[in-house]
Amino acid sequence: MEQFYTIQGEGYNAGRAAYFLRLGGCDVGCVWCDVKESWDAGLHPRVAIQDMVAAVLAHPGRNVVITGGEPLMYDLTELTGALKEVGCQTWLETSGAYPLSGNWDWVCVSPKKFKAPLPEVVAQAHELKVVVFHKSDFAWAEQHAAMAGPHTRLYLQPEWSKAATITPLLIDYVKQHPQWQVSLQTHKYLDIP
Ligand SMILES: C[S@@+](CC[C@H](N)C(=O)[O-])C[C@H]1O[C@@H](n2cnc3c(N)ncnc32)[C@H](O)[C@@H]1O
Ligand SMILES: Nc1nc2[nH]cc(C(=O)O)c2c(=O)[nH]1
Ligand code: SF4
Ligand SMILES: [Mg+2]
Repeated sequence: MEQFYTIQGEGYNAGRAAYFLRLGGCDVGCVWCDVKESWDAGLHPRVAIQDMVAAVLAHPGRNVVITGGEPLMYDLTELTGALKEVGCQTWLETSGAYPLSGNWDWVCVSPKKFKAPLPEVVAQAHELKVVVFHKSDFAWAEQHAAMAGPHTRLYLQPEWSKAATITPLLIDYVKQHPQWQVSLQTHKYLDIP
């Protein structure tokens, strides 16, 4: 759908330069999704893997975030293989609703009530990043943390349109449950892609 070189804004790798490949297509249907224009894959041109790799290599960074849309709607074996071959670090942003494919250095799973993640994908997450839209989402976060591995990093991220009211709740929650960390969408505060 689009590609851009920016700073990873969220989660464990926040602050690091990364080239983003945003793949079109998602049927999860989050009411608050901040990239609804990605949902219909048919609206976006197809791009050859070799052209994506060439675009990455035209930039100094070698961290590549594959996001969407829901990237796991595709078999990502070939794309991640091509990126690894040229020395890239491959980082995934997924809801976990589809089977995991590809070769990853970092897997971020953000579980959604609209289409729950597959337990085996949650189990393979390096990072669980739960968007908090309502206070009931803390229970949803704990339910998925229990399915994750013992070393999975746990993040709570305020839903952007509700950030003013949700962030204070999230701060209190993390102080009471310090296994969790706060993740902010720092790129939105920085006004970068
Ligand atoms: C746009 S999604 C694309 C990748 C994948 N479909 C997913 O949901 O993980 C990228 C990240 O943005 C988060 N996100 C989307 N809309 C958001 C919003 N309004 N506020 C905060 N985070 C949001 C998602 O939860 C996910 O962690
Ligand atoms: N800077 C920046 N960081 C991000 N981290 C995850 C994003 C995404 O939409 O997947 C995202 C994004 O859209 N921009
Ligand atoms: S799964 Fe990701 S891309 Fe799909 S609707 Fe939800 S936030 Fe948007
Ligand atoms: Mg985004």
